[in-house]
Amino acid sequence: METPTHSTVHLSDWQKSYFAITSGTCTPGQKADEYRAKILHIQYAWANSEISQVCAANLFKKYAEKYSAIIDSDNIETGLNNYAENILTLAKCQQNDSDKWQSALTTDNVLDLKCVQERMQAGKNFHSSQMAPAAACVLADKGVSSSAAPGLPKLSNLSSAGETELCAGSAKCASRGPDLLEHPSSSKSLQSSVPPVTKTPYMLPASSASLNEQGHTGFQATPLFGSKEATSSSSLKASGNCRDGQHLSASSQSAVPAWSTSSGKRKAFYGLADEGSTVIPSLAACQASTSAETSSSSGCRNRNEESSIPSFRTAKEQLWADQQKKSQNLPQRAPVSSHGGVKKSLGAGRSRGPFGKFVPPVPKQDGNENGGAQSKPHARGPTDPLLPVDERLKNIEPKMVELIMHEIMDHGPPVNWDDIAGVEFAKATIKEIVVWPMLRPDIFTGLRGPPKGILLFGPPGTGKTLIGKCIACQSGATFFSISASSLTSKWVGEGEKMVRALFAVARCQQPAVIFIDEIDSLLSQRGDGEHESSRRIKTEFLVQLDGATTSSEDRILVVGATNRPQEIDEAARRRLVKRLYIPLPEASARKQIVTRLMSKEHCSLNEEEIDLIVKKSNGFSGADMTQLCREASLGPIRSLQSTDIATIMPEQVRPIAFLDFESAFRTVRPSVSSKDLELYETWNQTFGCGR
Ligand SMILES: Nc1ncnc2c1ncn2[C@@H]1O[C@H](COP(=O)(O)OP(=O)(O)OP(=O)(O)O)[C@@H](O)[C@H]1O
Repeated sequence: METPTHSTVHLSDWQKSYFAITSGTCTPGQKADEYRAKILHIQYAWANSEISQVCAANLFKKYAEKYSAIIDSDNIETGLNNYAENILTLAKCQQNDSDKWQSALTTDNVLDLKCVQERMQAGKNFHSSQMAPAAACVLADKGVSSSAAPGLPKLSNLSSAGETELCAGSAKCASRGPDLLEHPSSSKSLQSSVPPVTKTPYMLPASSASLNEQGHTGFQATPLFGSKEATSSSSLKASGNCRDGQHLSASSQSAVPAWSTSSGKRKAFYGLADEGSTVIPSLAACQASTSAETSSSSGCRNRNEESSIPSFRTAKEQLWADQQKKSQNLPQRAPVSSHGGVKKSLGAGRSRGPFGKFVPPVPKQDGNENGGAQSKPHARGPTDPLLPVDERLKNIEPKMVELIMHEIMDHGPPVNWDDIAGVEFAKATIKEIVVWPMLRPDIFTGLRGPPKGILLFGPPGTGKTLIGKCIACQSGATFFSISASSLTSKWVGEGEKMVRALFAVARCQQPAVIFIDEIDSLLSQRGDGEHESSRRIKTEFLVQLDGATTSSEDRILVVGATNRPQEIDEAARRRLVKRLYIPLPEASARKQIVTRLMSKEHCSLNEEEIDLIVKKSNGFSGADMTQLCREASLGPIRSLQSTDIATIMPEQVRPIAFLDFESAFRTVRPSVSSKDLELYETWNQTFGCGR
């Protein structure tokens, strides 16, 4: 078959299609298709050294802009009702006032969103009403229309059998294809969520179902390189048309375009996003081809080359793979980076992998501290009888282990010492007596051994929880965080078992930090009125704490936090050997909090104004300071007219100014009374370990 010279032969096609786009007769969908085809064509031309990189970049930019102008437009006449905005709005709505908020909007669930489904359906309806049946047949297979491939072989170049099958394939996927492929906005979402399919006009892209499926499963199901199963019966047999970058499988299973000789270059063209591809190279079509044409064989010739191309990995998979690599290189637990190091948490610390379900702690094997599950990303769940279970978990209900994993493991970002303003003495003490010993148990032996329990006490909102988490992050320990009151109320009747399970799991996950907030409610002085179940929980806790204390090999630290240290009974107090007062932040710490928070915002405060804010906020806790800044940050929004809020660009919102803080001071008050402060001071002088 004759190979057209792309840059010359079809120049007129390019011009024709350009005229069609600009003539105003095309629907937005057709325009988008044309632009997309042009982008692909530019890519192809560059990959084949027909145009220079600069030229390709310029053209690419130009058409990418035109393309996105259509798909981003909400105008039903000229745009394609992109749903992205709605998704963003949705995502924003989920944002609560926690600065640790992370969007629940993931690529896995975005397509399940109702509004997305509705939008895609609306887009599909709109398109089918706009398109002529013949065009629909072609467009349904996306990116490949006779006009959409200017300068490149048209569909008419295919064998008639191929054409028939193409249309059959189109019809087959028309019902679902538009969801992801027909609707440009959805293809945009795919591009952001799934690395772009390296579509050249020669290829038929994967069907939406296959893309979608691949996006969820890590794309591992595609048979590779000439496997006969790679092409289903519905595949287009591209006999005589197999060329570089050409694959005509319409199989919803694999739909895998082959890489061209310039695949490496093409990857570079897509930059980051195309490291590997959503689609796995398949040369099945080439194998099927009996053509002796050079162009055809060139596609097959590259099989070996292509087999060295790494198959696509999602970011999640890549991250997991990197972690695996790292952990393989490390003889011991990963040391701590300046940013909190490896955030370990129950389950997560066992590297479940991107697909795996929860993997319970398992015995260490061959000195591999991470346990056997580390190397088993697909290991079975805790209830699996085949899974080796740590002796220490033998009597623990698997359900409890799962509960600990879901309810007690910490999901937040790592915490650095710099994230905690002030409390220098407590920080220094903790580093010395806890973090270093946990990092270097070989040096901190005997008398230097770390305490097994410490108590952080002080007014609410002063950073006790932050410190607990920071200890875990900085010492590379697994962090378990639980509120004592939830032990007594949430797991009614099960609190005692929960305590036992928690310590058992922590022992399997050493080093571990068990942070118990409101520890006073667990360890309050025993009284006649004490509920039987509370008594049992407390007893169990003390037994476990003693267990952790007496076993010299265990590297478990219990960090208790309380606002009511005076309520902790003597026996418990004795076990929490280091009792550190975490006071209200001093002026310098308050300044640090304001400066840090405002540095992330558009703000016009000068040094003097910050000093004034610090002065006015005397008596504020760290949490109060955060709340003050939050309140002030709303000032610029409140000064807008409500009508403007809908339309204003983010950069048009005025910076946060001192007057916003003045208003904020009217509503945010210190949450700690001076009477309470006196109590803390007194208790600190009596039982505290501070200076
Ligand atoms: N020292 C601090 N430095 C920076 N931010 C702080 C500090 N203290 C408190 N904050 C802010 O207040 C929030 C609450 O802090 P945290 O939960 O650690 O306080 P807490 O002492 O554990 O409170 P509670 O006793 O009520 O549990 C933090 O997320 C942080 O935003």
